Amino acid sequence: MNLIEYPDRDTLMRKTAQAIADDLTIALEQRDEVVLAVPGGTTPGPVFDILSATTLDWARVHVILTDERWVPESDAESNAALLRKRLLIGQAAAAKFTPYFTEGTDIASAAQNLSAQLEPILPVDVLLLGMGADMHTASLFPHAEGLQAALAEAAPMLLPVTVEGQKSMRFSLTAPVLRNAAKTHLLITGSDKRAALSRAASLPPEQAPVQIVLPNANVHWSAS
Ligand SMILES: O=C(O)[C@H](O)[C@@H](O)[C@H](O)[C@H](O)COP(=O)(O)O
Repeated sequence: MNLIEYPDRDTLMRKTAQAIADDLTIALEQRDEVVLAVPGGTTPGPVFDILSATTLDWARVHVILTDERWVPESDAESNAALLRKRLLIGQAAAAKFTPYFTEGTDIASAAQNLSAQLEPILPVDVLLLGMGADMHTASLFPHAEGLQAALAEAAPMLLPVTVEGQKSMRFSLTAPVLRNAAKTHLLITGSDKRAALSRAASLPPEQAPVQIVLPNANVHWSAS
């Protein structure tokens, strides 16, 4: 794990976006199409804003979500809606994007169909993840229904996860996909998440799913 601490949030977001852009540029020199996997949540928006204004051969970048809340894009919880608003605009509007939620399709069938459709594009070239103070990442939450299947070595690319207390089901990239990303960036802020990161290092993935990616992760952190 490579932990980088920044003096403030603006620097954190700028430097994280730059690291992702640099990794994408290198990947684009090596492959015709590259895969960028990004999370939702409240933290990565400023990174998306910067990336969307960054000059890259975005037409050769396939953007996918690390996870989704199982809601239509009209719902405030939708990660796909977040990307369309903050990332897939400006320069990055040329990127290819595959949303996950499909109206009228049950989540288990969607997981099977999208795994079959998207597995050929793997591995993920550049992975951006967030983390909760409970040490979840993507939608792999400790003790969640579906977590064990998502942690399995033979897990398909995408699986549904049910998180106790959350109104919508979750849809997540699984451990093998996250672990096998070529470049991984974990974006976290605040003292609670910094403490959780330290705890995660000594816990098994069942209790700290973020443990899946820590060995290969560049962790970008600021206190604010
Ligand atoms: O759908 C999501 O919410 C994200 O993909 C999720 O994994 C997020 O990265 C963490 O929950 C941290 O969320 P915050 O950035 O809001 O703290």
